[in-house]
Amino acid sequence: MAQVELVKVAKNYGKVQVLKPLNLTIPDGSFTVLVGPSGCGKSTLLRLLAGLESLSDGDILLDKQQINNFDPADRDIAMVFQSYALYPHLTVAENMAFHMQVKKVPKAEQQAKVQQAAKVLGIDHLLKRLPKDLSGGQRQRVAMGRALVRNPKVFLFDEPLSNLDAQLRMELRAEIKSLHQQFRTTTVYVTHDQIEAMTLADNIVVMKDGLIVQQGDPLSIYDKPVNTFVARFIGSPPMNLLSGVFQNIGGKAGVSCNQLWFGLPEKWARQAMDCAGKPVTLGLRPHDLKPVAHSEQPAATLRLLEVTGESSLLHIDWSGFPLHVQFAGRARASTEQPLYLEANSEAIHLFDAQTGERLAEETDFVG
Ligand SMILES: Nc1ncnc2c1ncn2[C@@H]1O[C@H](COP(=O)(O)OP(=O)(O)OP(=O)(O)O)[C@@H](O)[C@H]1O
Repeated sequence: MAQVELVKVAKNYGKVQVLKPLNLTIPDGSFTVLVGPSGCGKSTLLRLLAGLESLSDGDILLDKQQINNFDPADRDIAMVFQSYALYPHLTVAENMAFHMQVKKVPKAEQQAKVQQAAKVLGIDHLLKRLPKDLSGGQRQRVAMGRALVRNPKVFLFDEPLSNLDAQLRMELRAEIKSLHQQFRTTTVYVTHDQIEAMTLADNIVVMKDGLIVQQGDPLSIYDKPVNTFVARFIGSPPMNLLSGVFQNIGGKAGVSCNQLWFGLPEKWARQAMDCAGKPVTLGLRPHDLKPVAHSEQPAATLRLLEVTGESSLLHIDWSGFPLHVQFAGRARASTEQPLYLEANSEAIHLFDAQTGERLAEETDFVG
């Protein structure tokens, strides 16, 4: 078992508070991904776990044991860095065995572990090479191998794939996922990449300004972001946000945003009826808008079209709102023709116009 708990953990650099006191439980065997804008404190949190930085306040517990003052080497936590951090003068095998060497593990055991990990990672033919004679992807495999041979209680990954090209990133991402499925070692992973976060994590922690904004499984965060910040941050392209006003038309509850009017489904109806005239922020993911032959809503103007072959991304102006529309297949829209759109009203998100907090749906109160 390897559960990690951060209790009121804070970190300051001089007067700058990089992590505000925060609590976080990283469940045993989970694949936890930390995401958030640049500078929000993800790497700092990881480095505190690794013991590469000291805490300003609070406690870190590994399996209920306080490890605040343990040296990095004694924490049973292995870290993989974006920059690989391999020793240039040591061969692949020596790099992988380095920690075992320090710990005076018998030579035969070292070799067996290196062989085994190298096989798992498909680098067993590279063991005698120096890092300079490896590609970026191979170097990162060596760095992962070096962590793997330690058989640690926790793996930490700090943006391990961001120096690699798209193809390699996809390959190694799948390998990291399958390693986790095989060994179930508790993993904490920092990334900027949306797809990496959504596909690797069973637990996502969204951070902002040194605080945790939301934590949960990827799809529940995607489906129910707690505020407009998370709504825009999780999902790519980001959620469209339109400022509007609750307005009931013909006895039906809805939100009007400039010349547009969006009828609301049952789950919002009562609240919308009660709030008529109040401002609200309406959210729609790009794939919840689709082009249609005709609509009662005013037409949108296409600004830019990006077609990848599998999908189309439309940059549009709809009643003064710059929005994204995305769908599978190839768009035939042109910038000259009016573009009619339909919103999937079941997929509408509503947020408080002032605070940006998600409004509770009626179903949130059930049970
Ligand atoms: N040694 C340091 N001294 C002073 N400030 C630091 C130090 N290390 C980090 N910081 C600051 O702490 C903040 C958080 O940095 P951190 O690297 O944890 O962010 P991050 O979320 O990982 O960002 P990125 O995604 O850009 O890597 C940043 O504002 C950074 O400038």
